Amino acid sequence: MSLLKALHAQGQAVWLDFVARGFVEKGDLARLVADDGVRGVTSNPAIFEKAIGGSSEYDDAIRAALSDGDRSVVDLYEALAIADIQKAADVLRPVYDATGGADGYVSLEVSPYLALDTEATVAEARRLWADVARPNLMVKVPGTAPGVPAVRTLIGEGINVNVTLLFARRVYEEVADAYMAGLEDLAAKGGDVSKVASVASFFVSRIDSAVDAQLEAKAAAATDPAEKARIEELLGEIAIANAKLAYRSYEQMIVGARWKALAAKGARPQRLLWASTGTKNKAYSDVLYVDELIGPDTVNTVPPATLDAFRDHGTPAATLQRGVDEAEAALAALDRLGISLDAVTDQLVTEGVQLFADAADKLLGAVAQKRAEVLGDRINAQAIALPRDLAEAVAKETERWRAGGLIRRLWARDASVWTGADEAKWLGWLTGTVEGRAKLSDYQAFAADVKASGFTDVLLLGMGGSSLGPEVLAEVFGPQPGFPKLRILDSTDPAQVRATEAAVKLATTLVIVSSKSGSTTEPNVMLAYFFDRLKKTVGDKAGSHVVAVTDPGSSLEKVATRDGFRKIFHGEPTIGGRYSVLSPFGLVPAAAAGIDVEAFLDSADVMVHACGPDVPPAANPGVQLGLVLGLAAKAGRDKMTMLASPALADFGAWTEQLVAESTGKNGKAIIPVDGEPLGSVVCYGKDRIFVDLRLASDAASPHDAEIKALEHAGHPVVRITLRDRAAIAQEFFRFEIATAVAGAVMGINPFDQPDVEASKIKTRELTAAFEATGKLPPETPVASSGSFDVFTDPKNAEALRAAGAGADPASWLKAHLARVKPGDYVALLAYVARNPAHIGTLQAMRLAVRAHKTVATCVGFGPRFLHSTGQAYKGGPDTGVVLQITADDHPDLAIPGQTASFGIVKAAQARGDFGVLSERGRRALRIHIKTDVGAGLSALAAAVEQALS
Ligand SMILES: O=C(CO)[C@@H](O)[C@H](O)[C@H](O)[C@H](O)COP(=O)(O)O
Ligand SMILES: O=C[C@H](O)COP(=O)(O)O
Repeated sequence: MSLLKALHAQGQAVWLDFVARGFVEKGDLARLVADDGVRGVTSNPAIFEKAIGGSSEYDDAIRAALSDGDRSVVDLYEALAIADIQKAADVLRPVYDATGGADGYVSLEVSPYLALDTEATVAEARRLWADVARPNLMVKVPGTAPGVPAVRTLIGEGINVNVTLLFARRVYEEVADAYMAGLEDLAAKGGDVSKVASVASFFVSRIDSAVDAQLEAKAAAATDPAEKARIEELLGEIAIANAKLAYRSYEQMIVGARWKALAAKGARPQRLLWASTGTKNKAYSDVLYVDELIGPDTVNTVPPATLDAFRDHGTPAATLQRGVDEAEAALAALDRLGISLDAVTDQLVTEGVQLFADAADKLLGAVAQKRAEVLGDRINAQAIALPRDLAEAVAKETERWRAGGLIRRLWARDASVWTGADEAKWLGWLTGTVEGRAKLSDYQAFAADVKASGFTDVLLLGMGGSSLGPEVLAEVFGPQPGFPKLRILDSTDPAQVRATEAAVKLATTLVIVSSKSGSTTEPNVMLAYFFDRLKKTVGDKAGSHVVAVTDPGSSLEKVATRDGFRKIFHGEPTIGGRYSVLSPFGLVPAAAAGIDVEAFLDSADVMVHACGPDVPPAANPGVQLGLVLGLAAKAGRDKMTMLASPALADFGAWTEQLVAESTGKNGKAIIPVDGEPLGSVVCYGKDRIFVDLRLASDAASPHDAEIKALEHAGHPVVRITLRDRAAIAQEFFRFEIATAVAGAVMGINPFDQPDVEASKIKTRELTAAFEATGKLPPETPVASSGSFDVFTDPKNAEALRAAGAGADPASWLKAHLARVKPGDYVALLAYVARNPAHIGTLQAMRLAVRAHKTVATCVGFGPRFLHSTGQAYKGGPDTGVVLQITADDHPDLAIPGQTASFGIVKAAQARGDFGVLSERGRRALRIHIKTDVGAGLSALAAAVEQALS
């Protein structure tokens, strides 16, 4: 007979502390059950980590699970673990049946991340119990302070529990009490207590490892040989002594009246299960923690090597009830030496939780890796090349994020990840795709309605978060067959408003007015204008040509109701504008333009899953990107330079807002540099980080050599590859997570925009003055020519005069640009129509600046950039050198129902913005074009070139 079977004769059940797919499937477990009388199985995160992470046994199952769609990493893991546990439970089912439920159990542990959360532990245990759906399952719950009440609740519901991570007898006694209380609860509800089983897993060898280390230190310090010998006598004794005394507690409990009352109802005792019984110290017998702990009504769960060793040379004699007095004496001696067993066991619980969390991190990281491999190009690739210093900083921060569970805390909406302000209120975007799916049929019905109604154009009026995402969708997806063409208007420039009007057929245009707050000036004046035009074109049907997207209860909603808009879609108040593209603010225009919303959400979810709370930082692409961006910024590489395949070029403008508005505050910022043509290494200072977004079909881009050269020159480079345009959906989420993470690294609140407000206030003051007086407050140029007036504030004027600025605008430009130094950026902020000709001239201007100054250059069109990069220019570090460009609007354009025209609103916006820059002491100069705008811009470009040379 197997020596292991002989243990059973002593009243002890041997369980196996191991599980793995092949091991169960190939019949190895069944053989141990048959040949060695193994009567149960335990698993834990470390065991699954070895099984799943350390082998390719599960790869086919992962492939199969992903064949019909994507799944989150934790779902994938759980499906694998649950299948293994079910299979093992089925192998042990005959033991369970034959023993009438006394034995034949398999344990599955709740997530170690929940070890300190009673409610979450209970909820997860219930879910696992239901999902595994085997009567011989034991759900493992840690015996932490929050775990103990969970034990009572679960037992009270008739769920079998293995209470794990027990080291201290005091805690074991609390657990035994919780078990009895749970049974009492169950009985009180009329439940059958005989159907519930539990074990209390008392960890053994880890105690010796911890105590022996202290004993050895004391022995080494002892000068008296007798004292030294007394200390050494305790080596390898304490864990077993502690276990024996725990067993004595069990024996006392079992004879008490309380237990007897439960036993009379058929309750089974909660057996002590010896865990951590593999020998760690090679100097000890490899069966030490089996031989010494054999006694009635106990379980020993042993790892395979210990099982083999005991089968070979174990001694199946009753030992547990022997030497109890000596055990007491050993513990007393330990105490006299000043070693606190309580302190050791407390520490072991903390470490035990952390060790299982570490194992879970490793395990989930491995599953994430396998998922990514199976998904192949279904998930956009991200390759990060960093100089050594930055790579080391990222590795260190990655570990800090892992050990601190920071990505889980981020997803749990814990504001302390950032500044502890109101961040938790702004994290609705994390689950935006879930809500999107819930409303999928609304979007689909809306798309069908738009299609059936024969609209030729969809014109979206909105700013910043309400316009930049839809613009990416319009440009990247392009027109969809059978659907109207989506256009965006995010300007108060009269020429641009007119050009947009001319580009659409109003009679067949659907206007989407998007404003979260409903109170933003631009969408309101644009709506006033187009609603008036619609009324003139389609009369009473104007309302049926307009759809509003706005937060519930906004003033825009009231207007929409009053004017009988075709539809009102509500935004989610916990999603800020720049994080809203995967919410109705992106999905409504997407649906109207015929983009398949379901496919769009599916694609986005691939990245949502990849960046989930369950994906450890090292394997989490959003976290990695965020750490890189945040740490690069902290190290002075704060100019995030966006490069993109032509088809994806518009994504940069969306990223600009997200990153600049989120991180640009409190004197800190990641300054996005979008649309700056790629140059050779000599064009760049040491303040850059490059992000290259490209379509797989552009893999052999002519830019490759330049990008490689940048990498070799020590610039950080992030390469992101999309298999097709539709995969852009993933990038929205990747960058949202990355921005949130970068904000945490930088110690700012990435969800507010304090400095945007400041210029809005100034603009309102100016427009109020206009309403009252019929003109904007007068201003005096510091210099003038036939083509330009130059304006600035007194402080800038003084500095520039001191640097040589005189009567001629060119001298002001020269003095202003002479202030640019390495590490600065130059922002060309033009309040003119955003059209190809103007873009071309501004691009030439920025390239001249870069060529002469080797600094980053930004181009923004007002008022659009005010809702985007404007936050960082005002709230970020004082490294910006701003050239504001304004022009007279000939002809201007009236806003129906208002005194101020579009031109006046725009002028007030420019002056409001400049006022805040001045207040913040920024280097800012305004050039006002007095001639035709296009010609004036070209003349300015020439003047800039000259000022630089
Ligand atoms: O199920 C249990 C205990 O309930 C076991 O799997 C338990 O977790 C293991 O015995 C221990 O984690 C192993 O500990 P160790 O050998 O790594 O010290
Ligand atoms: O990014 C947001 C813009 O400032 C526009 O805000 P809104 O959607 O409330 O109009």
